[in-house]
Amino acid sequence: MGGHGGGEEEYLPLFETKLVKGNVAYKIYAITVFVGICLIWLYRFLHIPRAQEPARWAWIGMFMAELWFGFYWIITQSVRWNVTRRYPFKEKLISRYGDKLPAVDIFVCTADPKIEPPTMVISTILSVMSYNYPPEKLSVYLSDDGGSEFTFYALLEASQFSKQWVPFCKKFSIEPRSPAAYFAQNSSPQDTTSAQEWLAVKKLYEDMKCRIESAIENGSISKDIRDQHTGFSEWNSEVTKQDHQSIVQILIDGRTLDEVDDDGRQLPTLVYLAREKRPHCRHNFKAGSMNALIRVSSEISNAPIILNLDCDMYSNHSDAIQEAVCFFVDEERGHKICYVQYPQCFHNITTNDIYSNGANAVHEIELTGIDGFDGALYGGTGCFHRRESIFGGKYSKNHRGEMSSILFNKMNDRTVRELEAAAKVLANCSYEKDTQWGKEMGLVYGHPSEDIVTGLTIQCRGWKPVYYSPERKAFLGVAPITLDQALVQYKRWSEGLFQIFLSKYCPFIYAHGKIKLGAQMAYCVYLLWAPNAFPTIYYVIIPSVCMLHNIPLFPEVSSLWFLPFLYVYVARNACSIVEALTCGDTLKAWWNSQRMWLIRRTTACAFAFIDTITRQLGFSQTAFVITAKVVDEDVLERYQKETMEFGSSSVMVTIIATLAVLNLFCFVGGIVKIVWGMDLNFADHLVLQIVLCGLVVVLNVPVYQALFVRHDKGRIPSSVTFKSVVLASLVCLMPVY
Ligand SMILES: O=c1ccn([C@@H]2O[C@H](COP(=O)(O)OP(=O)(O)O[C@H]3O[C@H](CO)[C@@H](O)[C@H](O)[C@H]3O)[C@@H](O)[C@H]2O)c(=O)[nH]1
Ligand SMILES: [Mn+2]
Repeated sequence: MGGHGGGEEEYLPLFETKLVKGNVAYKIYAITVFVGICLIWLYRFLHIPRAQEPARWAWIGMFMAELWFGFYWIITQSVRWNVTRRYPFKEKLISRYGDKLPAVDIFVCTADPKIEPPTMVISTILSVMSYNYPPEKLSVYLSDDGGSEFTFYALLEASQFSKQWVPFCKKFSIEPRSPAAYFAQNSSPQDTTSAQEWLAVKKLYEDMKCRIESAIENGSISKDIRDQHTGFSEWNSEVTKQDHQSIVQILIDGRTLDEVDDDGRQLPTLVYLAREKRPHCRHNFKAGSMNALIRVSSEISNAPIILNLDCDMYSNHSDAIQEAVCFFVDEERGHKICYVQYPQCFHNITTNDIYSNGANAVHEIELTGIDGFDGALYGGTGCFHRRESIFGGKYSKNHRGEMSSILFNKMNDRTVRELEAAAKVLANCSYEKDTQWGKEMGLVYGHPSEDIVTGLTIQCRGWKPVYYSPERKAFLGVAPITLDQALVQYKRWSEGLFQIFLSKYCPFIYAHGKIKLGAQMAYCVYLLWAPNAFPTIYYVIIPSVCMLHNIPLFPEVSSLWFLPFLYVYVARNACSIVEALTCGDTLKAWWNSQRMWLIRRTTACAFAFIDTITRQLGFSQTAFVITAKVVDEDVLERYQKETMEFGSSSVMVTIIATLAVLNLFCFVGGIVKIVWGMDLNFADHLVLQIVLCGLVVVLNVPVYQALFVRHDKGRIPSSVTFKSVVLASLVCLMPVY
């Protein structure tokens, strides 16, 4: 405060942005690697075998693969060049804004009661209902694309239970506020009076869970329960997941004081939404559901800020809203900000993260690096949006200060029934016809990675996003726990991302002149996951097979050209180990991530590439395979022991097995040949190939175990073992040109 005598208040920012230390050292390192890459290219170029010489095409292939890897490496420098961090000051927010804080609408999306159990969904809902934020400013919306009355019933139960849960959370300041996560992590407190209360709430929670689960098990909802709420009348024998009218039910009306918690305080508004679904009408998956939520909420609460979450992502920090709001209401820079994205973290990651889901280095380095170029990605969940920018608005300087105190309850005096009726219309299939929804407004349609493309369009309308990774994780979700699921998810991502690259939204064209070049490049680090497949497949097949045939593809150890290969390889991996360790991974987790990197690129990325091309040619349509969030006990146990779960005879598993067996054959065969012939001179020429092939073999140890040693259900089926041995043998016999 104080000002300059004129009564003007001194400006104290509500958040800060800082460049991470070590930036110069990194840049020097990157330049040396770049020189190494150029030397490798030069070596390849100067040594291309002449027309009649052996292995000319194999050599040219190596050159192309290395050109791609080098080019991709250059692109990835964008996400390391400018790593910045954000620091919000929530104490200042409270003292400055008091009861003028903006209202927040929270969207939770679910799509299938079988693989996203309603009990999990309502734990997420309860966690966001109990934020440390004035409840009269919060409205929680559940979008149920499964259109399931079990989900509706679960939400109804949650609305009742919230009356005890919310005051309990606030009284004891507990974390996390998802009842499932909280009771799984904590035992009852020592002192007797609180212990009693604790046990009572736990019992209420468990009874509720039991009622929901038994209704699901019975496959129907009893008449007693149906009589509790008129909303059940929406479900009749004709309602199916793919075919039903819009359903909007306001379960808690936060405007009135009729619905209060056990301490007599107001509760957040709670709304159930199942948008209309018709077989002939495209529903556009999650993007469609988000757009329906944006419209329905604008009719009911119309908060200026929206938090969007997947149904498995519970709130792990009850102050997260306050921190996010700091960015939006900062007097100097807040009006430019469109969204605040939090990292997508998971609560079920094991110590050494076998499927490399944790992606700590991606969260702490790459995504903060993109933010350094004002290009933070929208990741689909754990993201706070400015309603205006996600709605389709362009940034303009004149918007300053509009955010502060929009309070819907003062403006909206319609009854609950009137609101529901008005909202239903907005959730109908026909509503979007001939509108800009899915194009210029809301989330963009037609891409399985609707989040990334939407983020890009928002930035191109002039807004600035923020990436914020707080010390205490703000949201925690469920990571896939079988290899199959992990790869299906990765395939959807790579496919969706590559599709963006090939569409009119390609950052180098669409975003040219609108966002920084560094940000355009950073987008491409992800958009180009899929094309990594082929150079990688080439690199794990050809050098190994050539080694078996005694054909050198790399310089010999005694040559000076050997050095750039050695340097680039060692420097790259050393850097990636340092990154992983500083971001909190174990060394073994880093090693596991290398295996997953190989598996993802040779399977998920390859399929993503092929499917994107066939889609582009019009042979197939966009799909969205939902990641399962439940598994059997058996599978869970193996996951906790960090044993890889193959367990299927899918094409992906066959490819993984074949590549592993092929390299084993080549490695053993190659070594035997060298030892047999005692030709050390030749060994000198093949050192790098032996090392490369040997590394692939060591990386694949868990695959060999699953092929030849294990007996559990997660092993690789013997039909696949057979196929992979035959295929690998055929490849070994293949002549090289
Ligand atoms: O038709 C659909 C399909 C999915 N969902 C919801 O979308 C969310 C994400 O689906 P999930 O199968 O869990 O995908 P993930 O791979 O975990 O999702 C990541 O990647 C998606 C894009 O591929 C983003 O939409 C997500 O926000 C992001 O978390 C879930 O809450 C689903 O209920 C719908 O609402 N409607
Ligand atoms: Mn998910």
